[in-house]
Amino acid sequence: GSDVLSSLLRVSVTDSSMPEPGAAPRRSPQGVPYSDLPHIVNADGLHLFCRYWEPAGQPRALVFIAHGAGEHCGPYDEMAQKLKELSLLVFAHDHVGHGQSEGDRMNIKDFQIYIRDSLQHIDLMKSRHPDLPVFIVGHSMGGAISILTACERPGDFAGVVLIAPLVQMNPESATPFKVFMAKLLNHMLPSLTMGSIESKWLSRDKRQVAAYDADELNYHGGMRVSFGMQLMAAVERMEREIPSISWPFLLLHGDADKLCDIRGSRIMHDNSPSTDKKIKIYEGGYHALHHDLPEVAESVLKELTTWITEHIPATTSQEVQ
Ligand SMILES: O=C1N[C@]2(CO1)C[C@H](C(=O)N1CCC(COc3ccc(F)cc3Cl)CC1)C2
Repeated sequence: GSDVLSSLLRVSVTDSSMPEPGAAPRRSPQGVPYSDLPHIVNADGLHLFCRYWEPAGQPRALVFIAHGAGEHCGPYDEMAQKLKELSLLVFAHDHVGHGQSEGDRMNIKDFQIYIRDSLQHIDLMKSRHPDLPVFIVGHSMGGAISILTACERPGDFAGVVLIAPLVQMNPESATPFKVFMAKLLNHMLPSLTMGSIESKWLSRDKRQVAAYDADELNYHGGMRVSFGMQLMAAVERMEREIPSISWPFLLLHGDADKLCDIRGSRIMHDNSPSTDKKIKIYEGGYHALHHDLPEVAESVLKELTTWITEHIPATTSQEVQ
């Protein structure tokens, strides 16, 4: 019918060609030369925009923040400032294809690229601060990146904080028929776009939804089938990894979350062998809890900062002093 035709017409041919080496200075998608921006260059030669929140004195721990699909690391500034005030050194980057980083908008050839780049940034910061414990904070798809990153280095992290992580798909969007169609379409038209993230489900705070909609560093286009397939593959990987999760984690999830089903967090909490795990459910909470109603956002910051500081191992030098 006409809707199939219209959806076919919406096919956007994506081209992630890379500029010739030795050409003009590499610029961010917003046109800023990377020589003027804090950045790292990933294993594929793509420039990733970075943010750092460094405390004045000697930092007590490193905290890596992994943002979610379609957003960037800017909206974590308030959270990062709070952690910096507690003498934690916070760092983050915009994942490939997001915000001020290079790469095809909200698309990825392999979800593993997000994990590989996160480990590259974490290893860089650990080389600068070799004795500090390392934490990861991840939201939504960034939660999936955090979980799979910690699974690759099970002994490396003092703790992982997950805010409404993507662990399981929303059952409405993952009916067998829809999954079958996504797989079929992925072979035929991987660049075909499905619906986009409905911002009204992000938060009950209308100002936060408006800020998200107005933020030009967010990707507001439709989700490509190929990207959805990568998310599904990440969900399947996590399902296999949960029985081996033994590192400390804190889960925060709203029970009115329509974007990432709370069942995923319950399954992770109930089925992981970790002996240091905590789940806190926010009644009525929407997806982006850290940007939900003020009392929820405040509670999330308090829970997260308290849990992290309680999980900083006491160093012998401190005990001696
Ligand atoms: O404050 C915030 N939070 C954000 C935006 O701004 C929400 C966004 C984020 O990461 N997700 C929300 C959407 C969800 C869709 O999931 C799928 C879709 C198709 C598919 F085939 C398989 C899956 Cl799993 C992925 C996770 C980050």
